[in-house]
Amino acid sequence: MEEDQILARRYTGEEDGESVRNQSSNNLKKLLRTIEKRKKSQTTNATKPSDVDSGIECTLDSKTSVLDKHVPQVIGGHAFDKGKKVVAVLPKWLAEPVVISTDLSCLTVKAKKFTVLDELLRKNLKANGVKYLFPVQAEVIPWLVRRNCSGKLHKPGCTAPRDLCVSAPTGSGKTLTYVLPIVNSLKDRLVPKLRALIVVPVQELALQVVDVFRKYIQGTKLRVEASTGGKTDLKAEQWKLVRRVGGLGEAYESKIDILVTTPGRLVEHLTHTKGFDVSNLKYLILDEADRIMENVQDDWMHVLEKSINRSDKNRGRTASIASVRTLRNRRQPQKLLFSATLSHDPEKLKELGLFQPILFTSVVGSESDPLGEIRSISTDDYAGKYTTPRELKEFYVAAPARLKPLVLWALLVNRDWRKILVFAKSVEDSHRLARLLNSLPLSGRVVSELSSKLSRAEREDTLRRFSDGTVNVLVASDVLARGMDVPGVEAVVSYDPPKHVEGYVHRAGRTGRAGAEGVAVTLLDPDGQMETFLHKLRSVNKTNLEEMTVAEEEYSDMVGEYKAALASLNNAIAEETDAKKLDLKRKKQNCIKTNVKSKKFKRNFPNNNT
Ligand SMILES: Nc1ncnc2c1ncn2[C@@H]1O[C@H](COP(=O)(O)OP(=O)(O)OP(=O)(O)O)[C@@H](O)[C@H]1O
Repeated sequence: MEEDQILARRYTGEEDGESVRNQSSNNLKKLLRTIEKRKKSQTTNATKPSDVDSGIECTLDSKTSVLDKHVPQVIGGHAFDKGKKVVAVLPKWLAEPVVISTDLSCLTVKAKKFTVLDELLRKNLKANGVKYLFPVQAEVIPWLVRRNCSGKLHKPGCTAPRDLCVSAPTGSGKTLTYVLPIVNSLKDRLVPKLRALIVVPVQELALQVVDVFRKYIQGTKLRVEASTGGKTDLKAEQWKLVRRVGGLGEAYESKIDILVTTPGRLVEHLTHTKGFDVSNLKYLILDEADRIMENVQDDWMHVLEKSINRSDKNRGRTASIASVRTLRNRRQPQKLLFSATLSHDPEKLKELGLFQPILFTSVVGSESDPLGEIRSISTDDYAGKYTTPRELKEFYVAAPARLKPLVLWALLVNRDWRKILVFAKSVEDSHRLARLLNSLPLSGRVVSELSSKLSRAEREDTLRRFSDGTVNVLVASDVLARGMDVPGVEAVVSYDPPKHVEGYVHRAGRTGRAGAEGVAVTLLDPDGQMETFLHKLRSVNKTNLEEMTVAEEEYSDMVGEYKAALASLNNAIAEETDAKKLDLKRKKQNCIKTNVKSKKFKRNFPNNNT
């Protein structure tokens, strides 16, 4: 019963019993009014010749049901009129968000006077050069720190903290928005226990977020680790997360307070790491939440929730006796969702089982509205729409497929950009493109590539060289598109347009971050691709892309050199493919030899266990 009540209260927005009753009685009244109206209109229509012509007798006494009254209209009546457009009705919490400004040029909340945070954190902000809070931080952090605020944000009678969704542009400072309140709340802990779990979609992002945490836990005893999977050994990671302690039976304790992880690796730890205890979790953060939600069907969230519940049972020895109380006291962590392209689809969000959620969002077209004077907004201003940073200038270039490499080359040499990120649609394409650009003169610019095919160490090294400016042009597949914060990127070029608008928003958002200027350019083939892509953007109200012209004169005298480079690229790629095939063959042969050896060994020494 208790459990039912708990579940029933999930995801109900601000609706309490009273408002639900009011709403249903209002709906009923509305329905009755509509029926009355119809009755009247049908009485009038009944005398019209069309009804008489249809040969169907139309008796409209008050006892006839609404359905019956509709029957005569089907034939020859007005029933074939176009129906009204269906308007989606969002739950109250999605329909009444707290609006966040996107203006980073005029900041008013001083970090040193932001007393919502402990002095230690204000010191750390200063040490990291943060003088003012960004709007998303100024708005969300007080709410998170105080947890049970007064007024609209407070849910009377609700003891557990409400879950939170934040939708704000790329580069607007969402990471610190959760890092600061977490550190603020955990800084005085006595013993290390895993209390905050941050789930991100890719390894690079996990390492980046850990770096941010490390800057802000200075002066505390908190410990943070990244757990990223990939080629990192699970054993090595387990050693960093938990330690076995003496005493009877198998007892473990956590070595860390905060863990930043990817969904896959999290499941591995939940299922294979002894002593990996999630029962003390206070915060569960989904950074790039819409991307993470794609994986919810892989059930990592389900595995996590099961582990939380299981460990709760294990913790309370009397769970079976006091099961009702255990259920009532069950502590699900507070869920905090962040993204620049957060889904407002109630069905998708429902999968996350949010508890009395609240939405903080920036809205499209609030350019001239200073914070606090935002005109009354409608769901059309944000639902299914994405805001991009104000400082980001967006362009597209009409480039026929066969000329694309030339157009890109011309863009790279003829514009003043020194730090450029180029996105291609696949790992193979980014490899080819990087090799091609490497063989062309680029006015001293150094080109490198970054893709999921490289080892973690190689990826880290490439990113570091791009960050410090040793590499000027980084060609990447979409691995870098989300969340990565490389300072000073002046331009992002999408060599191929991304499949989805969300992908575009994240790619473009690698520049124009934290109030800096940036340019995003998408190369589009006018033969079909251009119209389709621009149409996709228009469907989410993105109409601000301007055309950038790359005139033929800009590249006409580069054609000869380009053709020669292309020919040698094809040869080089063919050689590379041959070498890979050979390598694979050798590995297979080695594998077969080892298997044969071990079979022989087993035949000769059947009882040997080694
Ligand atoms: N208050 C601030 N003052 C100055 N710089 C800040 C402030 N807050 C964050 N930054 C910087 O802004 C940059 C972007 O922040 P962050 O990576 O958190 O953006 P984001 O909103 O998470 O972007 P994305 O959606 O792309 O992940 C970072 O380099 C960060 O250090």
